[in-house]
Amino acid sequence: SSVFAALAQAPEDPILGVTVAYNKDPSPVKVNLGVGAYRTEEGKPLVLNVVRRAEQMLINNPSRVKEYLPITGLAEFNKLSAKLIFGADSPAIQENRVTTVQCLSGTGSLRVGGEFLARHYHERTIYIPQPTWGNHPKVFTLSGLTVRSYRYYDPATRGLDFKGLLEDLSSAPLGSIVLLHACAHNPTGVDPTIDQWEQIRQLMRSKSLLPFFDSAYQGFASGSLDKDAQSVRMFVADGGELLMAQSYAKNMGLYGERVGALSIVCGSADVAVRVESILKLVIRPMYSNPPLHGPSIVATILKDSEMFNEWTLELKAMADRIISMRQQLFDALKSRGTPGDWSHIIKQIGMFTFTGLNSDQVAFMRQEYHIYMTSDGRISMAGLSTRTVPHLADAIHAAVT
Ligand SMILES: Cc1ncc(COP(=O)(O)O)c(CNOCC(=O)O)c1O
Repeated sequence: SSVFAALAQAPEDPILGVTVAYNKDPSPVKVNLGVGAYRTEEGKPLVLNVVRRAEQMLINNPSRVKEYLPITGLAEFNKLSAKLIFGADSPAIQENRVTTVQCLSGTGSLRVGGEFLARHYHERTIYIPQPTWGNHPKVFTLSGLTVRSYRYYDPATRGLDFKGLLEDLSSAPLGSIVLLHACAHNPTGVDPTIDQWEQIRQLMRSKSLLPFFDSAYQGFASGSLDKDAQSVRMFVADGGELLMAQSYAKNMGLYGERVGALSIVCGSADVAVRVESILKLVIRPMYSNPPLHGPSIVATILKDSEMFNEWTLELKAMADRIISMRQQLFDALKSRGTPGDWSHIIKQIGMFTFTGLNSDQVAFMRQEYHIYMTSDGRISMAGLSTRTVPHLADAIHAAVT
């Protein structure tokens, strides 16, 4: 007998469960468009050359030890991460108003930020986009926050429901926390325009809504690190406060190294110092201190201008390959005369396309064509290649006719 005998089997994670099902499928034509992880034209995971070079340098460094990092992580990594997202010339950094702590990738950064806010911020409600990354509501609920949604996606236009977004944020209680995807919204691939971001910023500042940015795709969406940080930098430029979760999983391909950072831009330097001391109280009993290897790779690359430049070239190559997959899929559907307007495939940005296919069509494509994607109709464009685009186009064509 077991004291855990009463436990019922938990359901698979909606995103990671797709890969579990894909791995079980013996079909030679199966295609995994589920998890948001980059794959090469040959369908293989990619370790960036610059990452391999950085690791070689670390291994060859005889003075390198494996001591504990401080609770806040690798200081050099934290400084470089803040510079990457806020910009080297950021006034907030120059005025020492930014505190940054290394966390366990984007998820860990969101969780530490959520726990910090649940204990030390006066408003317990966080508004997240509808739809959003499937893990967001669970991370913030378990942090102790009350999760509510704001309208984001318009199924009719497969674009932004900007009117609904403004209405929902306008009716949020003063001081509410608002989760914002910095770029490449997951799962829709729909981002506000710069003008729309400016309207969102003005509205939020006028109601003292607290921005919590989530940046998991900086540089991956447009191919430009600075362009993909524009929304964040507009908010920092107005001198207001915000939280910022960064992940290096996608843009540096460090998925399993769990490398990320939480930054809090504060109103003054002495507040930033006190906020950091409180963040340490959140982290210490959670995982005590973060891993050493991943941030060492990132710091090695970001601090060396030649390696930084090589990284930007490899990053752009990944972004460009995804953009070419969008164009190829769009062209393939057009050449088949597939009914419907598929222009959202080339308008959306980042790793994912929100196809608009419903769960029945998704199930049909899995059964008949061995295409694996999340039941909300999201496909990871990174999982596609020139070889598999025709097979996907055939499956979509069959599913909608
Ligand atoms: C918006 C967003 N925030 C945060 C994260 C956190 O990622 P990580 O904790 O790996 O850095 C992710 C990673 N998504 O995972 C891939 C998928 O949706 O299939 C994300 O998309």
